[in-house]
Amino acid sequence: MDSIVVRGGNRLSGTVQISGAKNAVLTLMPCALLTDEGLCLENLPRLADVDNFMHLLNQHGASTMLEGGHNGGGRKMTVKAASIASTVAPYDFVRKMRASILVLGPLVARAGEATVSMPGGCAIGNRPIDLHLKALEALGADIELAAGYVKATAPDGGLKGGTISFPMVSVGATENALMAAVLASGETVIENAAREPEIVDLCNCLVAMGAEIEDIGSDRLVVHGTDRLHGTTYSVMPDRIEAGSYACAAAITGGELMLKGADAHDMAAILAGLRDVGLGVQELADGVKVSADARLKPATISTAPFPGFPTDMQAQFMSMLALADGTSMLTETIFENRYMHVPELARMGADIEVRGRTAVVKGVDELVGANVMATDLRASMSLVLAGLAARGETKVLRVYHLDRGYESLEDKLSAVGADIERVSEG
Ligand SMILES: CC(=O)N[C@H]1[C@@H](OP(=O)(O)OP(=O)(O)OC[C@H]2O[C@@H](n3ccc(=O)[nH]c3=O)[C@H](O)[C@@H]2O)O[C@H](CO)[C@@H](O)[C@@H]1O
Ligand SMILES: C=C(OP(=O)(O)O)C(=O)O
Repeated sequence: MDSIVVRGGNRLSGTVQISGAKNAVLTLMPCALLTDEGLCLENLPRLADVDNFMHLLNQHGASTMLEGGHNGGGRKMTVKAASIASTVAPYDFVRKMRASILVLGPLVARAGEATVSMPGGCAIGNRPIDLHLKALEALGADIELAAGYVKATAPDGGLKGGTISFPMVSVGATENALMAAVLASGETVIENAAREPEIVDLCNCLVAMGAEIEDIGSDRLVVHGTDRLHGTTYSVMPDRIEAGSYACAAAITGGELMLKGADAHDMAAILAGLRDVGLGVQELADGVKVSADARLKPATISTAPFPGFPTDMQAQFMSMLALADGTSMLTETIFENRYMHVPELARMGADIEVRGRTAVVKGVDELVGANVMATDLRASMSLVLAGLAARGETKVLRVYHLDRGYESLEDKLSAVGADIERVSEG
């Protein structure tokens, strides 16, 4: 199994090209199931999750064609689901990638039924799907749970528009609701919808496929269902979490990076957090430039649905604040267990105490390299970041988590001066 070895202490400087967003592409790919025409996704990131989703779509009967070179910008995929060969998303796919649940809405809308393995919990928390199911029920679907699978069946004549009122903000449930509602008959109102930029990307792609959605970007979406959607070509938005992660890399090494292609508009809460810790942030037409020239300042940050501070940046900020000049408070409100990186950072010399949902991070003067292991994607990135600043060598094990969400991580970091390599062991 591969690991990433980082020898810390190098100041990073240069340009990092930001890839297409993982959390957008994984909701754009299932849109292909909504039409018998081809959906071409440009700016496709090179990620293990994209490959896994491609295999899942193949399994449902879609053909997929990949084109283009190494860096996201030139890579694209055309998915064509001329017909649906299978409406079952088996356990083996879902266990590798939670986003598989996003085939539920499109399959039941297009084929009248879908049987999807229940995703279950994962390292960051419980992650139930009750809101996804309630949303489909509101459109008339009948839901059955059996043997670890959820089966959704549309009534005769297909799904019917309805009112979906979410008791809490859910990104995934809003995505499934949208993808089901676009092919339902009549009007659907989604209240308390998630407003994440990836939801806006999904809406824009659906509109490009012929869907009618009002008030995109708001927490109340109105969808006018249509009988048929068509193919289109759509470019995946830049990854705001990847960009934020590289900004933390600049901060933690006292460096300066141009995050080319990053969209400052989608990153307001992340950029505010970076400015709070003392990073210089310039919002430019072609990206965001960040520079650190003094010791980082402590901060108080709480995760929240968009436009709040994203849970997917909490672990990376924690590594940065572990070296700040004072005590920071980080509160995780989305997932109950998203602190798996804390004991690993402690092994590198960080002083962090978790009190309920809040981590109290006392800045230390230095971190020291160690062998570390993470159980999820952003936690893994937080350990790479800590390794970039630590004295000596850090070995991050279980690299497959990073490969799910960061395209060419070690290439991008070495190109801006990091001493980092991937090593394969048996
Ligand atoms: C609001 C939010 O920040 N969502 C994050 C969540 O999206 P993801 O779509 O995975 O999760 P949700 O947005 O659905 O979850 C938000 C909250 O709602 C709860 N919930 C969700 C669905 C459901 O049916 N029942 C239920 O109770 C979850 O346990 C969680 O506490 O993780 C992704 C991966 O880290 C992030 O990119 C998203 O930004
Ligand atoms: C946890 C994440 O993703 P996933 O929901 O795919 O596990 C993430 O993007 O940080």
